[in-house]
Amino acid sequence: METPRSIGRDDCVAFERHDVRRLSSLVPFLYLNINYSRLPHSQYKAGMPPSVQLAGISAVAAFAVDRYAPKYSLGLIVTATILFIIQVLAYQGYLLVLYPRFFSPLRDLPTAPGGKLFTGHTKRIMAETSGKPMREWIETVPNDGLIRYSMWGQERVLLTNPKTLGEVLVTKNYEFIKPSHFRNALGRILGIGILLAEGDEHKRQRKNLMPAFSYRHVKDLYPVFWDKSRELMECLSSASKETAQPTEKTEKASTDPEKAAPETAEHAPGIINVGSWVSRATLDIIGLSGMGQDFHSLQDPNNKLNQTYRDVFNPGRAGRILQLMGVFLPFWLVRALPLKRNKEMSNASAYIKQVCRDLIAKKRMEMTEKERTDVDIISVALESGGFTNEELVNQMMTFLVAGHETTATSMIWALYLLCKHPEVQTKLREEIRSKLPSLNDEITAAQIDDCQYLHAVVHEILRLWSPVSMTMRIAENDATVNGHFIPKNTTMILCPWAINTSTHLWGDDALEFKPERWLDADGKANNKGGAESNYSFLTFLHGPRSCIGQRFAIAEFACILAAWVGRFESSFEEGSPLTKGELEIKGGITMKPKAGVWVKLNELKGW
Ligand code: HEM
Repeated sequence: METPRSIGRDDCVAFERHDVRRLSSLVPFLYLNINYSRLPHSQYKAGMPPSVQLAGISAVAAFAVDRYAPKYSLGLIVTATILFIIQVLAYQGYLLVLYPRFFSPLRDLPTAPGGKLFTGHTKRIMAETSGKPMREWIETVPNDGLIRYSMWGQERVLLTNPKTLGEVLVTKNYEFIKPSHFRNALGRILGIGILLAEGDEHKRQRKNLMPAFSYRHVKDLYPVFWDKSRELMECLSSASKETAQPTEKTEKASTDPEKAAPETAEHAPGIINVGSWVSRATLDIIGLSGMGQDFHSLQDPNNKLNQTYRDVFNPGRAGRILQLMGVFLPFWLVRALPLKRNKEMSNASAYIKQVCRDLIAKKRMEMTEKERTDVDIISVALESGGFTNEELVNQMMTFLVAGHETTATSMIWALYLLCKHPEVQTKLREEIRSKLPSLNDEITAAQIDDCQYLHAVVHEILRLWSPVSMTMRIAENDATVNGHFIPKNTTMILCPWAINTSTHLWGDDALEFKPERWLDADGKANNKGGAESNYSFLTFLHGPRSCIGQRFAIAEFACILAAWVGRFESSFEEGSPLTKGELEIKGGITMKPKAGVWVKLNELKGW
């Protein structure tokens, strides 16, 4: 799911590290002031921020000293300040050192090794790819479904097995909600659509949207996916024949962030940056099949709608700093800051919302005139009658965010894996060319779904490199998970990357790329990949808050991949570090190879 690139992974982990370093020196004081509302119940129960309480105590104590022991007083203000600083330090010591060791109700849970006295596991989490430490802890720390670690003194609970995942995601789903800073920051842009709604409001929205995402409807969208895939292949065909690539200067000047991939690398003529192209194709697809509006970003990346979209959802450095501030400061304050970026965000979001509003008004009018409107998701939701126009605008914005970068990221990993495993690419091509009509023909859902090996490859890519590597929930009230007491406000970590590649769940070959695990002995595709539990595959989560677009995403991914592999033979650009197995990963809500995946395409005839 795309969100402004940086919200919501492991708190600030998703922010660029230099942003975090710059602001982290403020953490202890901001933490006291702001984070009190996120402290577990047992740590902090009163309604007033600790800093206000401490300031109050300091003032009263300074007054008392001044009045009754004047020889110890340095004047009211200085005495109060000194007392305040002493109390703040003592309180920090309690929060960071004493509480997790001696008072926390979570102290009996198995704890990840290597935590530091004051910062816990922060340093390691900041230094490594998101999800990597969790992967190691799941493998090595003996546990019964929960592992504790901490960041800046705030305890986290990592869910590690089907039993605890089942409780948090399914049976007790509504007891664990999304973090408020995530809802505030995204809600400002999206409105409260299905991604951000909670409780009964979420149930209502989900119920009304389900029909639009059912297979009965998604199957009508395959031709839309296929047409855009064909258009992408035509663009790739031209681009791969180009004699000159954009220079570094023009790439940096571009507002398309995907284009700015490697800052220093130069690429030979005709070498393709997979991320840049698939990001545009999936944006067009979600525009068309989500709301019946083609963004035309494949053909014309500079058009206003596409540019505005990129401005909102790829906030750049200034935007990232604002988002980081939103983790520590009250949201109303961050939003009210008279900054250029704040204004730009509001204007850009207002523009896209207006486009959505106009589209909905047009669709409503068309609906009164004819029986069935278009096949896009919003038209189906409109027909359900369950949403007002403004609610539909929120849903549209949500689909744009949730349904664009995720699928694009899957395609980047697909090309990475297929270039690494040319034998899989060849086998997949044989199936595609034998089972599907040519790229220029129309396609049906049944034809794509009948490609068993395609199904296996798609699922194996999604397993090994889950685009959303990590997400989180907050205990809304005191709760229990697998019999353990979980205090209110505890952060629960869900890490699809770690679960999807756990040897406990997938066996010793968990880290290997083996599409065959998704095929039964008779060659028919299966849905468990050989794992015992459904919860072993966490790419779309599970339960009432699982990805509602799962079917849509898999179908879209299968169409683009089939078109690409059927038409082109792809290999890593010569000399790329990827050819030597050197893979650096860039963080964000979706995780990708840092320098992008640049490939050489060989266009194949006869299909
Ligand atoms: C490979 C592609 C995709 C992946 C890996 C993916 C993954 C996810 C994940 C992990 C979540 C849960 C996030 C959380 O609760 O923390 C989610 C939620 C969601 N996704 Fe996707 N997604 C993909 C594509 C799509 C597409 C194409 C759409 C829409 C057309 C979509 C719409 C949504 C929505 C609306 C939610 C919120 C559901 C709810 O809270 O009830 N996703 N997705």
